[in-house]
Amino acid sequence: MQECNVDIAVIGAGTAGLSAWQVARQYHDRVVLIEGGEPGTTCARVGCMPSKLLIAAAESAHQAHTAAGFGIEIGSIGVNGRDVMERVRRQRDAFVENVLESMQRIEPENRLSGHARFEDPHTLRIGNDLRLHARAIIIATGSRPHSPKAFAPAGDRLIDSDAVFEWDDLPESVAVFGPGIVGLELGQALSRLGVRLRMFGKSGSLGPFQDPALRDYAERTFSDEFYLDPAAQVEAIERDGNQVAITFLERDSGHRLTERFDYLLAATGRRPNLDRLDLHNAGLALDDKGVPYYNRFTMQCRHTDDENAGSHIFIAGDASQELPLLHEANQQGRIAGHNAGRYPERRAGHRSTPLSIVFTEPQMATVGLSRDEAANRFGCDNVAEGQATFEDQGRAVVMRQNRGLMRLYAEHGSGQFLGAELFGPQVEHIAHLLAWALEQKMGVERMLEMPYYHPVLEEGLRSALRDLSRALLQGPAMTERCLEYGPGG
Ligand SMILES: Cc1cc2nc3c(=O)[nH]c(=O)nc-3n(C[C@H](O)[C@H](O)[C@H](O)COP(=O)(O)OP(=O)(O)OC[C@H]3O[C@@H](n4cnc5c(N)ncnc54)[C@H](O)[C@@H]3O)c2cc1C
Ligand SMILES: NC(=O)c1ccc[n+]([C@@H]2O[C@H](COP(=O)([O-])OP(=O)(O)OC[C@H]3O[C@@H](n4cnc5c(N)ncnc54)[C@H](O)[C@@H]3O)[C@@H](O)[C@H]2O)c1
Repeated sequence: MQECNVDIAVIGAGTAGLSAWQVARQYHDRVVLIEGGEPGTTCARVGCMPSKLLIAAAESAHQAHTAAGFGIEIGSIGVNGRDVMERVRRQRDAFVENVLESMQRIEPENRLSGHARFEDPHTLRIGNDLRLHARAIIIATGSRPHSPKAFAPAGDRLIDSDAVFEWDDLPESVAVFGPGIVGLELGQALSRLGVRLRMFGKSGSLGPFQDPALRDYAERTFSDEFYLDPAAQVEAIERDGNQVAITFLERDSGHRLTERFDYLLAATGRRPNLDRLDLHNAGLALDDKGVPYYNRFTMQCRHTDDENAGSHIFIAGDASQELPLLHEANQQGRIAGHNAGRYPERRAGHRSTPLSIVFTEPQMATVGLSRDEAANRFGCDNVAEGQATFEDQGRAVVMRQNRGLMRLYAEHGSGQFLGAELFGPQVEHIAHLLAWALEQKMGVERMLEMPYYHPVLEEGLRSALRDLSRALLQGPAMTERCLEYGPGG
């Protein structure tokens, strides 16, 4: 067994691990990055990037199919599944290659391949041949798809999101289980590319929305496009030849149907890769799901023996299960990298405003506090709500994308903006404006003083802010939008 002493060990070469490594390396020479699976990051290989490539192809098909609404005749439209998947994989490989090239710049002695697990709080076993002693350790092991045991009868027709991006061709049909973020993004894209699709949920939840008004609006909108039952009654999942047969009660009719699909796509959530780390040897306090307790501003884990004592072990990215998003993995990785580098000294890092965007069409986004979080923090009576739809919003009408709703929350008295849930065309941009406003701790009145061009989708935001200002008793309701702001403003 080879033994080796290093300053810092980073477990996992994903987005969190790479950013942690880069920062920690500024403090010490021996900072090793350990990757036990396929290098290239979840984001580039099987996450953000390939999913957006598939969605981009679907948007293109959708635009062609709906061009007649503008008086544009396109004739017959074909989707060549092989070409679609070939582009997804080719561009995906290019993104992965970029990551691998960056990793080549890490000194070879600071790069290790092999699965890491704890032997004691300072010792990691890498594969079978190497024992590594580290002064500080960063856990950045990411997450993996999780599916319930009930799906097992589907056999090799049961797939997860990772497998979708390996397809050579588009299948004829897919049953998507889980109308969460992955399920909605991939499900809508597949449907727009001509795949026969049904989407089944369990608890009634839909994507990231917590505000019932947004959830219901989104449910109605997606249901116009593909079969969606967020609280489905599925009675049986069976293998039938090369297909999977699903017996369920049809949403509106209540009829019992058995339908066959090429695949069952499980999009039922992800679990942190913590279960094969032998964390019981790491001396950490763990919650009931086996995730270490940690301080979200230092990313420092807690010792078992003293609840208040910080350990030399830090955590970052999906492994922490806090907000499994790319920019969070990056930010958490940087904070963990700095504090592992400085250990035992620590500093609180900046955690930015929560921001999540789902690349469906219409897009879904959440910013800052949800309605319930705001009510819990400030009390129900102290939270004002404002809203606006995109149905008659000028620019959205122009683009034939006039579906959606925005709901904004603010604190009575101070007029402080607190958070929002958005469903509408390209709300990724409005979501950023709102997140930046929250970072600046802006009040609703100040947000209304910002410039609004015409005709843009952001004018819809102004309408929602005006409604919020009215609810805060800070300003009058908007009654004559055209007179005040111009047509469609
Ligand atoms: C389909 C899909 C679409 C997504 N789209 C978006 C999006 O549009 N925007 C967004 O912000 N986020 C998106 N995400 C989420 C985003 O991809 C993740 O939050 C992010 O990639 C997590 O990075 P990470 O560094 O924590 O984990 P990873 O990139 O998964 O890195 C963890 C690494 O640790 C390695 N590892 C695990 N255990 C060990 C061990 N014991 N020893 C050694 N190595 C180990 C793994 O092999 C892996 O390489 C998407 C996710 C999915 C699945
Ligand atoms: N655009 C983005 O930023 C983006 C895109 C994809 C993924 N992600 C990240 O990945 C994470 C994981 O996404 P996800 O969609 O896998 O998880 P999720 O938690 O968002 O959704 C899981 C869904 O599956 C449902 N479900 C659970 N068990 C079920 C069952 N037995 N049958 C039917 N439905 C069931 C849940 O009710 C929920 O709606 C997200 O939280 C997000 O942070 C982000």
